[in-house]
Formats: sequence, C-alpha cells, structure tokens
Amino acid sequence: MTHLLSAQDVNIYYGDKHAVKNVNLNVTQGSVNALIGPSGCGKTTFLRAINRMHDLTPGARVTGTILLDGENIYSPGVDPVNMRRRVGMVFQKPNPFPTMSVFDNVVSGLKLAGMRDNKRLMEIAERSLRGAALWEEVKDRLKTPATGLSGGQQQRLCIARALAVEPEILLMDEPTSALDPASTAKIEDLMSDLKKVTTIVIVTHNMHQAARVSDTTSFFLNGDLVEHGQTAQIFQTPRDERTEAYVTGRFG
Ligand SMILES: Nc1ncnc2c1ncn2[C@@H]1O[C@H](COP(=O)(O)OP(=O)(O)OP(=O)(O)O)[C@@H](O)[C@H]1O
Repeated sequence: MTHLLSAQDVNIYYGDKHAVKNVNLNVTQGSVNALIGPSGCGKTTFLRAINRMHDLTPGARVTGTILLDGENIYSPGVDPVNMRRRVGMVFQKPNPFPTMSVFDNVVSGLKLAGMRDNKRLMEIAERSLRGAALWEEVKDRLKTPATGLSGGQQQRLCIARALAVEPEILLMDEPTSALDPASTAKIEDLMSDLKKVTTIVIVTHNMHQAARVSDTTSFFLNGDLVEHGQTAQIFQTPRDERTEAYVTGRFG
C-alpha cells in the first residue's frame, strides 16, 4: 500500500498554544480521508500544515515530518511555493477570483506557470470542469464572470481550478459548510470521481458527510489524534470511548 502522505510526530504551536500534539497519520494514494472532531480540536491546523500554510501565520510553528510522496515538505531545501503547486486547497467559502471569467479562473494556475497554448488551456479547462461536475452548467458561459455563478457552482469552480494543475493531494476545509443541501449533495457525489485522479483530505463537521464520502476517518480531540481507521470501523466499532461518545453525538 502506497502512503502518499505520512505525518510523523507532528506538533503545531501558535505561540505557547499547543494546537496539534504529536500526530502520526498515513494517507493512502487515491483515498478520501476525513478529519473530524469538535470545534477547536486542531483539524484545520493540521490540514494547513500539509501545504505549509503556517509559514504565513505569525507565531505559528510546526515540528516533525510530513512526507508527501516520500519527500519531507519541511526540509530546508524545499521551496514552499513549488511544493504548494503539488497540493490543492478548497476553502470553506468559495473564493473564485472575482474579476476573472469562469474559464480564466480554471486556468489561472496554468497561466501563472507560463502555459500560453490556448487549445491546450481549453482542453484542460474542459477536463477540469467535467472533473468538478460543472461543465454542462457553464460550457456556454465560460467567458462570463465567475461571480455570476451560484455559491454551489462557485465551489465546484474552485474544485476545477484546483484540479487543473493536477495536484497530488487535494485539501478541503469544510467545503460544503456554506452551501445548500442540493449543492452539498453534488459535491459529495463528486468525491468518488475525484479520488480517481487525486487523494483527498477533508475537514468536516458533518459526521454523515464523513461517513458517506470517506474511506478513512481521523478523530481529533484537544489537539490529539485519538483514533484513525477505516471509516466504517470508526463509526460502527470505535476502539476509544471518546470516539464513540463523539460519533454517537454525545458531545461536540
Ligand atoms: N492563528 C491562530 N492563532 C492562535 N491560535 C489559533 C490560531 N488558529 C487556531 N488557533 C487555535 O488552535 C486550536 C485549534 O484550532 P483549529 O482551527 O485547528 O480547530 P478546528 O478543529 O479546525 O476547529 P473548527 O472546527 O472550529 O474549525 C484552537 O484552540 C484555536 O483557537
């Protein structure tokens, strides 16, 4: 089994606050992995360490090792900008570039990397929009502003934008929490197709969502990774009583 991502003894601090405590976690290539746990337990903090976003947070410090395809992304020799190209990110609120068209949003990363071949850009835009289950809805309005799309469409556009650069891993931080149930269902339906082309780590507050979309689940509490396992095992036969209390809705 190939571990695309391997976190080893990862600790994350904001000043004196120890937000993530000695986490060890392996993620298999082509899987969906849910991070669950009550508010403030460190899910987002851990997720953001996977693309070195804490480099940009004053006072934040990460120790330990995060191997992406065998390479420690925290090695001194690693350029964080190059490394982030391998890691896609989708945030809680859709954040398309507001001044750009639908098409330009999707290909923005490729253009930034210097790709100028319009035929190739169009092929990738179509493939990415199809991958994000948005193509049929926008194929006749590719040149219109992205801000004209609904919230759910904008979020799928952000997924398409992330897919366009073929990330090795896609990080999703509560990607459906700002969306209505129909848009949420569309994104959940997408997950099994997305994992054919990338590997997903998703933070979710919604335990039904975690149970529906993920292969493995990690339960965090107060910065500790309490339990990690196959999603069915975590929800049906949790080993730790704190996991059981959380997944049965006794707290959180
Ligand atoms: N920039 C920051 N500076 C200081 N403390 C922070 C910062 N960001 C997060 N924290 C603290 O770190 C802890 C973990 O926060 P984090 O956002 O990772 O939790 P979470 O599990 O994702 O929560 P939620 O589900 O509410 O998003 C919390 O106690 C939080 O207050």
